[in-house]
Amino acid sequence: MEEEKRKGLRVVLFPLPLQGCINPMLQLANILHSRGFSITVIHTRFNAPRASSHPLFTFLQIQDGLSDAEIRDAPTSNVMSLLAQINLSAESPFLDCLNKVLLESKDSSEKVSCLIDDCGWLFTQTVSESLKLPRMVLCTFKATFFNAYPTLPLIRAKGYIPLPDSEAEDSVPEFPPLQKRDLSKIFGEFGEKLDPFLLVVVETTMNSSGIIYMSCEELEKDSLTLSNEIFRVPIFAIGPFHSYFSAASSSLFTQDETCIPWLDSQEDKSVIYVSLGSVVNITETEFLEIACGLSNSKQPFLWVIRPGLVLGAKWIEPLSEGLVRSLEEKGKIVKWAPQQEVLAHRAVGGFLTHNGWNSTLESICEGVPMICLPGGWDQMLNSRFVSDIWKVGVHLEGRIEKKEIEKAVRMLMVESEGEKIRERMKVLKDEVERSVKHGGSSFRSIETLSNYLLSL
Ligand SMILES: Cc1cn([C@H]2C[C@H](O)[C@@H](COP(=O)(O)OP(=O)(O)O[C@H]3O[C@H](CO)[C@@H](O)[C@H](O)[C@H]3O)O2)c(=O)[nH]c1=O
Ligand SMILES: C[C@@H](CO)CCNc1ncnc2nc[nH]c12
Repeated sequence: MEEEKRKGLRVVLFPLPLQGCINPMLQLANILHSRGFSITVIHTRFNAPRASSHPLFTFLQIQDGLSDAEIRDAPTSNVMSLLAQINLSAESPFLDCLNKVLLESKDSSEKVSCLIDDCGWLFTQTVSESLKLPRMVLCTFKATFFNAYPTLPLIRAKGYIPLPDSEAEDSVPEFPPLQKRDLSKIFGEFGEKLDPFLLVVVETTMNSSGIIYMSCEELEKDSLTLSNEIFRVPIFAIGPFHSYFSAASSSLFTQDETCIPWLDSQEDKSVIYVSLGSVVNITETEFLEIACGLSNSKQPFLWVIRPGLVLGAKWIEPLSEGLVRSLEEKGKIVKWAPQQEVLAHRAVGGFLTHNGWNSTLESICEGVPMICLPGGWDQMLNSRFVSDIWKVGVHLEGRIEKKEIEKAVRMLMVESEGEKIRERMKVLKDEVERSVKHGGSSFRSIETLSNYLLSL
């Protein structure tokens, strides 16, 4: 009966054009499709998802206002400026496109149930209200971070920056378990310019029909309850669904599949996987420190160096020939990895990560302990949870120095101190796994969400 009713019901999805936002949106698409919903994905030209990898969905492209040159330079641009710019120019193309979808649905027997879009879009609530279409918000951050949106401007204005050394490790009273030293990196160079954006996101989310999180009660029950109190809309935590619908199918770049046979030749839990996600940049000096640290650790490593990662360099040319040779003795360097497959491989025993929310979840799902090297924004908070709350990783505390990296790798992978961390990760993995199994918290949320979408 329920399945019958869902036939003829379409959901329109609109991801923010970042790899870390496209993956969870397409996972949601798969979940809803498996429940009988038809899917239309509206997307910008910039970072357009590959339609051919998802033959069951309809893809519609809109203009985003970026020039060819801006798209070419995107890997080294500040992500916040880029998003702010797209938010200015994509509104009217989006309105036109969504309007067309609705007109077409009137001519067919298929009703459009709602729009589901990323919490980083600023204009979608206004657009959907003008078209009388309910809107749901997909938050691709940990709920604890999104809950702080209303207070972030106040925290910054309180002036914890600049910060005396003696207070660096104090926790931020309004925002535990964040430490005061994390704050300057959250805001980055954008600083107070972010305030108006945060305000719009909070207001429009409060006017929406609900929030969907790629998270689960096992990871943050209290934050999810709090989220409902703060935004006063229904909350659905439906993740992490990585083991059912892999993020690999929504990859924007070609995955280097030679990673897998290379991992096959390594011993169990011996390899440290190193990746800083799709938007973080590092300086040449930091790059060389990481290279030497990995080399000196004597552990085998698989290192994703995406073109544009190192500021001022095309790819790995800052490494001397000699260093490349010594790196290749123990390690493998690729431009883009099949990350989930890598984390699931028996040879991988640790993940040096920037703690983007997707990477953090994928690591937990595969039970891989972490070394935290957050670059900014929500990563500062995710890394505190990993190291201080769940205690399933070690925090580098921003010390991108070869000695520190070597020490952290050996501590996590070889020494007895790492044993406790590995044990706790096993427990956390099992708990989180239960959430998406039949009867688990996320499994039940998906059921509630499907019924809710039918009622809109
Ligand atoms: C570098 C690399 C990445 N990936 C995949 C793994 C993840 O699913 C995805 C990256 O997502 P994240 O780990 O969240 O990281 P990132 O791209 O930085 O994501 C952005 O969006 C995230 C969600 O809003 C935020 O939590 C991050 O702070 C933000 O920077 O790309 C691969 O499959 N292969 C790769 O080689
Ligand atoms: C300037 C505002 C406009 O909504 C973007 C902040 N949003 C974000 N900023 C940085 N990294 C992100 N990863 C996903 N969303 C992100």
